Amino acid sequence: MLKLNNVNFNYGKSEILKNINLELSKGQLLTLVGPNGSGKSTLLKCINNFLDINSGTIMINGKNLDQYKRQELARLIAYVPQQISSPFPNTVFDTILMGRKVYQSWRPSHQDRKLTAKIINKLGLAEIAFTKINQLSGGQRQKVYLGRGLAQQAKLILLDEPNNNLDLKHQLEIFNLIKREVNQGSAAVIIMHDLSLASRFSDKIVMLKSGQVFKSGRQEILTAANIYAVYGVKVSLKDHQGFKIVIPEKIAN
Ligand SMILES: Nc1ncnc2c1ncn2[C@@H]1O[C@H](COP(=O)(O)OP(=O)(O)OP(=O)(O)O)[C@@H](O)[C@H]1O
Repeated sequence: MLKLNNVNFNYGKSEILKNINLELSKGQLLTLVGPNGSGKSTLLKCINNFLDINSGTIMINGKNLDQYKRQELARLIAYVPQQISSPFPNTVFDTILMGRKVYQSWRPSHQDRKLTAKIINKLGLAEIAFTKINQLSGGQRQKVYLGRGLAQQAKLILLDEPNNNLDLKHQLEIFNLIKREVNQGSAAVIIMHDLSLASRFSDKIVMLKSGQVFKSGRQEILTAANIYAVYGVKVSLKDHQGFKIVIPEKIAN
């Protein structure tokens, strides 16, 4: 579904992404991890075609990104950034309905409204469906943006720290929801800082360090040595029901 080959990206003269190779199949959830500033969000923006790469290729379903029409890409990819600011805040319902815009010619159909209501229920947002999003807590807003992404019914879902601001229960809810979407035939690339959650939910993990892929693979790459090399933090790892729990112990001197 998604294949990156030797992708390089510069901001001006600064090399940000260097020779990134990555592959993701339908039905898989890939997590991007790495320290602050290692290039995770930049990589997601390149995949979403927000940023033009300097060299290499990004292919979706065997076709180069630049061979797609804008609207085709908008239907294929749902991108949920870390923060969305809107000078004219809409209600929760209208914000999620906006996700359907890629399919609308003039006005939202009955089907679009029905799907929006379904997503609102799934996300547990029914009670605040007609509240303006600037009156919501950070966590509630995070769920609304995820809802807007889900409303697109895209085949590739890109999420930049979707568990930001969410309490434990809502983090689990959100990841279970994303996992269900992926199991139903889409694929997701998710930026995450919580390595234990990454271990629990990912089919693939890509560890970035200074704009390069340091390691990629299944949760086996979450070793104390790799984590120390990437983050400069000593950790202990515990196996729990088939996934790993990462406990930070000490920062490198
Ligand atoms: N618009 C920009 N112009 C110039 N440099 C930028 C811009 N946006 C990001 N950068 C730089 O690119 C590098 C990678 O940033 P990026 O946001 O991709 O990192 P990240 O891994 O997502 O970080 P975080 O975990 O803190 O969100 C950083 O050095 C950052 O300063």
